[in-house]
Amino acid sequence: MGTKGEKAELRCPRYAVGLMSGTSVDGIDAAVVEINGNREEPPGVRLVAFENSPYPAGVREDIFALFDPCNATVDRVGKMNVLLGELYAEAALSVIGKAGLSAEDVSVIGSHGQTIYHAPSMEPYHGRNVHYTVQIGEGAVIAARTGIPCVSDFRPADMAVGGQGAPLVPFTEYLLYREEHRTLLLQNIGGIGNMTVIPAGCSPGEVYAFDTGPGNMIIDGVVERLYPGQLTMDIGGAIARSGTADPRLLGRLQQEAYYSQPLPKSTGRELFGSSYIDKLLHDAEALGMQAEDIVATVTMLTAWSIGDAYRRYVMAGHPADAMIVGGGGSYNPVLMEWIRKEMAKEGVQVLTQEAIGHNSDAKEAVAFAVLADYAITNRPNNLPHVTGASRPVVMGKISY
Ligand SMILES: Nc1ncnc2c1ncn2[C@@H]1O[C@H](COP(=O)(O)OP(=O)(O)OP(=O)(O)O)[C@@H](O)[C@H]1O
Ligand SMILES: CC(=O)N[C@H]1[C@@H]2OC[C@@H](O2)[C@@H](O)[C@@H]1O[C@H](C)C(=O)O
Repeated sequence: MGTKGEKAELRCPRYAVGLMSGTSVDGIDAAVVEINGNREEPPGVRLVAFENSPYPAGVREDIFALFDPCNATVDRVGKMNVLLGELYAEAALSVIGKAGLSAEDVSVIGSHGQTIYHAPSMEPYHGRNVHYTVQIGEGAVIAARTGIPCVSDFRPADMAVGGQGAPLVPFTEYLLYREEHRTLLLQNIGGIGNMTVIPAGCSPGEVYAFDTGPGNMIIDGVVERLYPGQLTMDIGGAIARSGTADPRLLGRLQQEAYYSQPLPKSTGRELFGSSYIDKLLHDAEALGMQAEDIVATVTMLTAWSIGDAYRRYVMAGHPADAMIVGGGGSYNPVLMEWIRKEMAKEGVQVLTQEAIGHNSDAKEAVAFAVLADYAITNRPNNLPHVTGASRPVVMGKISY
């Protein structure tokens, strides 16, 4: 291990593990990547193994309970922090086995953790301005159980220098997707939707990215309420397909101020979580809407928000050649069809990650493996232009 500022050569190839548990809380994504490349050059990154482990029964519900600050008492957060550390360590060891490697072969684990609160806008507090974000999943536990150094809690370092602490994945998207002659939009549709713009032939400082708004969060939220105990998502978009979007409700939902908020911006469950769903269902009931029409309307809203974001923030400066969609939303064919219609209006072709040979589920886990590879070697890994940070910083806290 080099000391601060030392420009030691990096071992090639080296292996890193990335762990991600996203805002949908649908389990732990774990990836092993092989990394080639030294300090001075963009690394070559190859996915060696990927695994998704669903949370044990009851854990997902207990995580959801922590999204409500009134329920997130210090003891509950503290316990879940350690439990998730244990589960993440198990997921890491399992994917390392799947890759045919042992822990000694792996130089670092990068663990995003579980976001339970994200408050990127500055607020006055005791005479200071503060903004904050909370990801749990104890890195010290992951390091202790696996014997591998673990980098966790990435976002606070970016926020400490004025950034939004999100989105972070564009850093690796730039490294892995940039093309000389095509401007690409990478649209992730997880719980939240986020778009990365990679202009043709760009340098890192020209990449920008932001959260477009809800990804599957509203769709999942209304489906769970309308079909309690039966469904947690609109599998294959079957419900939306059987309904019709209602222009009255759609028009109201499009008024949400987040859509026109200037960049940089990021959002989360604090805005589009359970109180938002309460209000939406109340309005839908007042309009006498059927369940399938509500699901169709929020699916349409999600597709619209992506097209609207492109028109509002991107199209004039960087007309895109293609949009590549990843994340769980790419498995909803109705959502995909409506996004294709939105983007066709602007002449942008829509593809999936799979269509261009990538693994859509693994993308964020791969990103945290690469971000950890930078952190453990003391190299800056944020994109200030994306997050709004005042300067490059090394994000992530290291547990040896
Ligand atoms: N077959 C399917 N049909 C419809 N929707 C699906 C399907 N598979 C996954 N999804 C949607 O994708 C969601 C999970 O997406 P993903 O795993 O990308 O989210 P995440 O990584 O937790 O979120 P984020 O990127 O915001 O942190 C599910 O909650 C569901 O809404
Ligand atoms: C605070 C937080 O967890 N934000 C997530 C969330 O999920 C998608 C979108 O909102 C993105 O901003 C971010 O995650 C990805 C991994 C990112 O930072 O790029």
